[in-house]
Amino acid sequence: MTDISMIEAALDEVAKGRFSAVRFEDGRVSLVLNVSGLDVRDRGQVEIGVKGKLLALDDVDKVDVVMTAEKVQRRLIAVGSGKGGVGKSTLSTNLAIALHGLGRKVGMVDADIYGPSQPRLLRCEGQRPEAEGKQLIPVPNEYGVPLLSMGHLVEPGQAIAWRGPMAGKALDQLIDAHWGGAEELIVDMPPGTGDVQLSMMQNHKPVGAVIVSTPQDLALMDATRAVDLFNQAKIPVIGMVENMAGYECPHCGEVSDPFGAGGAEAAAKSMGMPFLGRIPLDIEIRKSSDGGTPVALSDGPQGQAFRDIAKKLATWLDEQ
Ligand SMILES: Nc1ncnc2c1ncn2[C@@H]1O[C@H](COP(=O)(O)OP(=O)(O)OP(=O)(O)O)[C@@H](O)[C@H]1O
Repeated sequence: MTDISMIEAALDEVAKGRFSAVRFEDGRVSLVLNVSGLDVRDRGQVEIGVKGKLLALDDVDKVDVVMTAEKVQRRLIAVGSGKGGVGKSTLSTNLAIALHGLGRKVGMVDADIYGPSQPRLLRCEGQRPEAEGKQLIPVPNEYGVPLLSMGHLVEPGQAIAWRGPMAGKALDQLIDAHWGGAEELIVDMPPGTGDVQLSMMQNHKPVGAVIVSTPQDLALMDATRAVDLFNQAKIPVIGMVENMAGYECPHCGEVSDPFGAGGAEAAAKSMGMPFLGRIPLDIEIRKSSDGGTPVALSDGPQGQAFRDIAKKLATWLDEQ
């Protein structure tokens, strides 16, 4: 005859540490399943596992499962730049992967309406998010950084020429999605300082922003505008990253500075904000990004540069 201890032993095999309030009466088992931190798919899997296991026991005819989940406190970190092409998406991907490597639960929102590139960078191009009710379910990938991208809402290669309110609504949909256990969302912002950026900040209040710039004056002027925008929205700027600094010639090893050097550090200092680090201009970074194998995973100095910045970001987040 099946009894409650046999039921609990069976539950231990498929849902250890997640079940409580187990009752067994007239062939009917009822229990509470804590599914905190699991995404919709995994929740379904655990429920199927529990029901299958219990219904295989003698005398069990019916299983009622009540699922509960603690609400995850999710924090948004915006990665912004004043202008396009300075490496905002590259930085976002590598930071997310490096944060994941530090054991954090990170998701990625690709809010770049003009050129969503995260599906390629995180090597999950061509996959479409499923939906649960009205909420999208982020696309999983081999890097453990679930992703929702503006690119998921349109056909690949189609230019996105949405007007502000429409883009804003699409972005809300990406952020208010079924993020499961992700506790931190990196938001790869659209370049520039327009309405879409402002309404995102007002509606979703990121905990902080990382600004990326190349070292030359023009890019820095644009970066200053991005900083102003975050200041206006009262979003703390976590710090500035200088990208595409210092090119080391692969033949002779000489370091040259096509876009100048140190500009972002000086700009950060003059604006009284932390400087988070410098990423070299390096063909490996471009190639690995294009190939969907972000450099943050590799041991070399390029990967280390991203990991060092991710550590500073993690420290900042832990101090909040
Ligand atoms: N440090 C670097 N060294 C070499 N190439 C880089 C570096 N950073 C970025 N790139 C390359 O520069 C191009 C632009 O980078 P990325 O797409 O990250 O910029 P972005 O600021 O997100 O641009 P946009 O917002 O306009 O899409 C990409 O081809 C990327 O691989």
